[in-house]
Amino acid sequence: MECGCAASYMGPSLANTCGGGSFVLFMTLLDTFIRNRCDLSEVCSRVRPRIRPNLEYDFVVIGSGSGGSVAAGRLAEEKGWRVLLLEAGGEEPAGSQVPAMVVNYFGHPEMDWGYKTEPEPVACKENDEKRCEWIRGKVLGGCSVLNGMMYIRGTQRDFDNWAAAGNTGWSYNEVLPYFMKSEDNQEIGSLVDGKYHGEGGPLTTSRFPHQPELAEDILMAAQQVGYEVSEDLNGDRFTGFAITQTNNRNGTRVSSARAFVRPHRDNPNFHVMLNSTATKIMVEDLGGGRKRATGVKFVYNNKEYLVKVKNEVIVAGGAVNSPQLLMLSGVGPKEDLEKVGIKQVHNLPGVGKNLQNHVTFYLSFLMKKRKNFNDLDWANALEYILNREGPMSSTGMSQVTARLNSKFADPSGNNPDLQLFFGGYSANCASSGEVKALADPDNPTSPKHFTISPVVLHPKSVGYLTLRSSDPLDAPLIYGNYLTEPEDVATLVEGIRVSQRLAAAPRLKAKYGVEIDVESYGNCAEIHGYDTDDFWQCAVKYSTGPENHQAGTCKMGPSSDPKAVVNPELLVHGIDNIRVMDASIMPNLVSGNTAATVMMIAEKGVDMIKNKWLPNVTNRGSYDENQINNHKFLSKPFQFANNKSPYQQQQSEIIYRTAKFL
Ligand SMILES: Cc1cc2nc3c(=O)[nH]c(=O)nc-3n(C[C@H](O)[C@H](O)[C@H](O)COP(=O)(O)OP(=O)(O)OC[C@H]3O[C@@H](n4cnc5c(N)ncnc54)[C@H](O)[C@@H]3O)c2cc1C
Repeated sequence: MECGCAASYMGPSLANTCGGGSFVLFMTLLDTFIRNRCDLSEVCSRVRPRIRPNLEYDFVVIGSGSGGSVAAGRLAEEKGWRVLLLEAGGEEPAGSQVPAMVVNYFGHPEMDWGYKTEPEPVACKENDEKRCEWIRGKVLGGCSVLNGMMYIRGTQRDFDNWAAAGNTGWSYNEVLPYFMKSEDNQEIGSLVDGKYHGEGGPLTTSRFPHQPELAEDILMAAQQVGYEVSEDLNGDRFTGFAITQTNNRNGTRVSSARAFVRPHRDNPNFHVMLNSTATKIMVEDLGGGRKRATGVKFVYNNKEYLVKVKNEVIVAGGAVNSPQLLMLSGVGPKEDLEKVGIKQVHNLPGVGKNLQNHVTFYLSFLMKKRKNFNDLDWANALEYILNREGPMSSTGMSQVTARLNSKFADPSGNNPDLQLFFGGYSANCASSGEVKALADPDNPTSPKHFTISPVVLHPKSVGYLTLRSSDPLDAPLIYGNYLTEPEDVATLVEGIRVSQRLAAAPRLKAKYGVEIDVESYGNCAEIHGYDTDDFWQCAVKYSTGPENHQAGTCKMGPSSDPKAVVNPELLVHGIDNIRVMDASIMPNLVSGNTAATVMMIAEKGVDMIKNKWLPNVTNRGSYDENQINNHKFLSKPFQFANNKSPYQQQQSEIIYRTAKFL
């Protein structure tokens, strides 16, 4: 590597991410090229992780996903603050910087928590034991390293509803400045209006450099069947079809870690510990009804550490791990803690409840007039490596979306209840790299296909999660409860009808010969007859698509709300200095993908921290490096359940997925 710095381990290679076998040689070569492009892998500007923490920090941030990266980076801006960021996973690989490789690391044991729900009462019937599968990033950057990069905010109505529920300060007009604060939007004045977008922030937003021809044709087809096309679903109107803005800079992924954490790598007061899993927040009873966090325990390299916290702990482990960590720390519903033998420190019945997630269904369409050529070959690999252009610089059809009002939506038109996602034209795997190689050589006449997935934006079905055991490294028990409310099933079926109407538009019929790929979904066709509403109701329960937008498990709300976990300042009710800043605080899921909203939450959260603490830090001295060698805390071996580390436990379950990534 000739980047002018020593190369450190940058996470797993692309070599085996296409299922091994004949793919390995081409994918290994491609990975080598990508790693050696210094501007792409950013090898010299990666964080320098610590191998030991200091004794005490002013702030400890737990988790470096969309929320935690923003929180840590913004706190690190204050040079006098000693900040520790703990992340359970490792560095993000060079390969995941390439937009087209978005699906390659799904299920990878080094990068994905690989959660599964408990057997579902109604949904995911085709899966083993009816468990829905969840992709969740376990890597510096969290889900922003695995996600589809779409930059979509919630609607005005979403945030005004949050405020109306007693969350003072969270109306649309009050949160808009925090969305804009993050942004370095590349399209102001051309495609979007500066009234709604920011410039000069850490997070680049722009369209991908490349769109497949079909993307433009979908927009044309949408107009043919009566929908509007929008340049900006985050502007003054929230509905319509669009090619979305994404978090990409010149055709490379901008994860939240890349945008917010890496720029502070040279700040001596900012420490990052990778492969470090927080296991408990120590909470002290101050008497008089007041409690405060005094430290954080975590496991690194099979040893347990405890660091003291002077000011605040910021929990940002995501919608699964944040409630889990609170419960492990004795903060949660009494009966749930008792069941696994954890002593309650503070009663909060809402922890782990209110689990919300969008739900979808994947419809596959054949393009009878298009041959099924592979989308990745040497020619477009070269185009990408040299110029950051071509199919590898985008996620293919996934950059197209629509936010729509179904016939069940609020008649005001201001609260869209459906989103459409698309899939296909993904340049993510090849075995030979040969140009015009067939994607499926065993079926040379099979046509190319794409997917449309309608998404229910305001699901009524709500789940919950709770501890499986008192072992902090055990996955929690997750009850998704997808589609348990009939209204969700009806909206999803309506979404299927919208998708069918779109696919039948003259533009798609004439140019591509689009036809639905007929499937029977278990015995649904046999029982109900193909394409009846009953058939689709059966199909969505059989082949359910749990989205990747889990939220709500540490719900924000006023103290009058018995289910609220944090107050509108994001402080855990009843504890002076633990804030939560991730998807778990959403009282209600927003109408769209969730990453932009999570980053906004953390921007606003850190602003509240700065308002509270900044006057006290002006004379603080800098970090004492000598303390590092005097660490006398619990650096004792940690006993993993079954004597296996989480990495070893997951290795037997590598699942590579292909379509489910928005
Ligand atoms: C496959 C996929 C595609 C998606 N596509 C899009 C999209 O295109 N656009 C969009 O807006 N949204 C998308 N999303 C959703 C979006 O990425 C998430 O909602 C968002 O990133 C969640 O941010 P978070 O901070 O809440 O949690 P996460 O990003 O999950 O971050 C949590 C972090 O905390 C770490 N952690 C957890 N527990 C501990 C612990 N005990 N100690 C230390 N560290 C811990 C985790 O390893 C992780 O890095 C997608 C998500 C997925 C999974």
